[in-house]
Amino acid sequence: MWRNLLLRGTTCLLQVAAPRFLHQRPFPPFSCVRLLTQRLLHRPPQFLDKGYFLAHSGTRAYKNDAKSALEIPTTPVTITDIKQYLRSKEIPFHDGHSCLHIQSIFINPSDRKDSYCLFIDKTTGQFLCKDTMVEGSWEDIQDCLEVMQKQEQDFLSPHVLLGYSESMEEQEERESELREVQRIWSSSVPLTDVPEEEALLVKTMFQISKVSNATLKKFGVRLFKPTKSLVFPWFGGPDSSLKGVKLLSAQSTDNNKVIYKEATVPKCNSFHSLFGLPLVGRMDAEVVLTGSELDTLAVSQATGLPSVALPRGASCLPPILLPYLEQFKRVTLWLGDDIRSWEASKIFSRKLGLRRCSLVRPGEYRPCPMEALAQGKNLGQIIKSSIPAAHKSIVSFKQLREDVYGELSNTEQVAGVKWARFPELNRILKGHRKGELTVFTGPTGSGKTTFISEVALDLCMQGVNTLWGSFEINNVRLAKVMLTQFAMQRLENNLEQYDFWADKFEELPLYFMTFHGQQNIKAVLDTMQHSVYLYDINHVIIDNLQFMMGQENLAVDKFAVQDHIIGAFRKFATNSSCHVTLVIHPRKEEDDRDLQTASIFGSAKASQEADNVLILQEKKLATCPGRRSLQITKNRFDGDVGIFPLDFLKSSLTFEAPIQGKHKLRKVAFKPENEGGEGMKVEGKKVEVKKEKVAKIAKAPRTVTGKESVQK
Ligand SMILES: Nc1ncnc2c1ncn2[C@@H]1O[C@H](COP(=O)(O)OP(=O)(O)OP(=O)(O)O)[C@@H](O)[C@H]1O
Repeated sequence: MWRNLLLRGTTCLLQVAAPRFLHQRPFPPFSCVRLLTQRLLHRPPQFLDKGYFLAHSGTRAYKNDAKSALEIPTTPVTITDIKQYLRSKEIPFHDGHSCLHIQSIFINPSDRKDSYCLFIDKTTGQFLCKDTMVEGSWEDIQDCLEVMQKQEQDFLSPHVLLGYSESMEEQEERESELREVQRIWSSSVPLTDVPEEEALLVKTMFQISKVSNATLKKFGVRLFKPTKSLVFPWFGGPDSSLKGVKLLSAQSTDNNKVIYKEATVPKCNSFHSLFGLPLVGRMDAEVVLTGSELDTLAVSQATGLPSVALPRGASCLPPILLPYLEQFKRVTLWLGDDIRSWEASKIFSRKLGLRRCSLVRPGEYRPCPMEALAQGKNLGQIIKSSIPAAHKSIVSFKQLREDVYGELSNTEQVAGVKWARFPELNRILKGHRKGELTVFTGPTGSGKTTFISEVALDLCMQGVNTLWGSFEINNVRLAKVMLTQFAMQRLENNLEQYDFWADKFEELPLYFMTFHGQQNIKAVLDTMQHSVYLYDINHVIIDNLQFMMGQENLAVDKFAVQDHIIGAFRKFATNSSCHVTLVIHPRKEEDDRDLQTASIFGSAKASQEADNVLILQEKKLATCPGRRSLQITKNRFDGDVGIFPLDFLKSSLTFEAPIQGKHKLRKVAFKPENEGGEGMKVEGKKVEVKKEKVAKIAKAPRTVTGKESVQK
């Protein structure tokens, strides 16, 4: 009785502060709960939430998924801290590739099969015991070790970290997902049992004609007839039980290409399958990591090498999977055939440990594995020709020439992800690229947050993993704006549609920092760093920079502080291959003048740091009060700059270009303002344009010629 009471008292704390902990039962022993509680009380709030705690409507509560929320320590743990701590407790460890391995403290020493089966992530300190599936944070394992020491025990029950009972809703959801997994699996048939003619049709549809029945059988691939989908099982846990399924459907396009669509149960956020893992032997030292289940089939069949597929392809490598890859001395990453996969393989190899990784560079002779199999290429040879991920600080052109060639022959992909809703941005900026810093400004209340929210949402909907740092407006309000933009309608008046849109929105790779108000730049950067590691974040939006200024020493010149902060974000963007969009309030605002680059920055140095500078210009017209213009005054990628008008649709909080013909995009040659103002070329001649006139000229339909000024 006292235990339950005590537990009830601690539950909400645990729920908030240690969500990863909370999956098991029965309840923890008293001393452990006490220790945990003490520590948790001193823990900072979480800084990140998965982006689906949506606006509530009167009677509904927020849905805040505690299980996928993330804990970030105030002072990030380092590998040295972890090692020092383990040594101080006299715990022997093996120094692995991405984790430290220790003996499981949740198994009786006499029952330990693989003695070093508890993995501590070197970057985050998160741990996973592979034999009991107990997982938790670095603080959690320290708590456990303290308890063990105090009670002079040589192991703890795997249930020691339990204590949180799921809500009815969560429990129902989990159980219904499990039932769904079982239902799909049992009502699908092994592909090898399908009548030959039908199997042939399926293989043709999925373009896997060269995959043998033996391979399909080995990997347990099935066919779910109602949707004509291939079913790939996820077997996991110490008992290798069925944890989930991935359904893959194929549709051919007019130009004979196949578009694959996939769905997972459970949902992709908790679908942590490494397809092919059960077939890997304990002693295997080499693996080929692919971006899809089909590619793993191809590699395995053609080379006989162990191969596993990442659950979400090149979009992320969740650190929770790293322990399963620790046994390999050599990891070949062959994630796909485009630049995005190539970039992802470079980023993932940092997590896996550069020295053991080699990468298959996409190219004409190196398509993705399944295509290579279909074309009769020698997959073993392609794997052998992969290049080591570790690179020296000084390289010669010889080492760079393939990279340069890759960039030249894939200009579209190199230009980045294209916006679906903003073709004008594509025309000027060409795309959204990793590792860049975009500075975005506009007058107070002009709609900066609303606009940048849609710009980021557009990218996120195309798979750009996004992290929002909204310090001014709270996350619920921001998520409400984004959901309205996503649904393209006000859901206030259509509440019956709320769940439909919320379910879809939930699937987006979207995260929010839970900071609010003034913040310390270091805490924000640490959180960003952490999220890049955990969620492979490609785009961080900081709204806005002024909320970091308050914490810095303002005795120093304000603009020097601003420069310093912009410099820090610049460094982060480059080092983490992550795009950072920084919203900045303009320095000066005069009602009758348009803003210019100099309105934002304190010094020329700061304007140097940004790759792109975007200004939301607000010209209040009696005829179109909501109309804004977006001016791009800097574009380091190819120098094109320009301005185009945007109409605001209040009903969906979205922006769109006014009807074509009336207002056309105008492009001007890039010339930094500090080199003579808004230089631009019209009909081949350079003309000086006063700021006040830029918007007017932009709106006038006119022919502009010259390389940088071709009208589209
Ligand atoms: N073009 C527009 N016309 C009219 N209203 C708009 C327009 N764009 C945004 N709004 C509305 O104006 C309000 C303020 O918008 P938002 O918060 O995006 O501005 P902001 O520039 O980020 O503000 P701040 O300067 O305070 O950061 C919101 O209610 C939004 O819906």
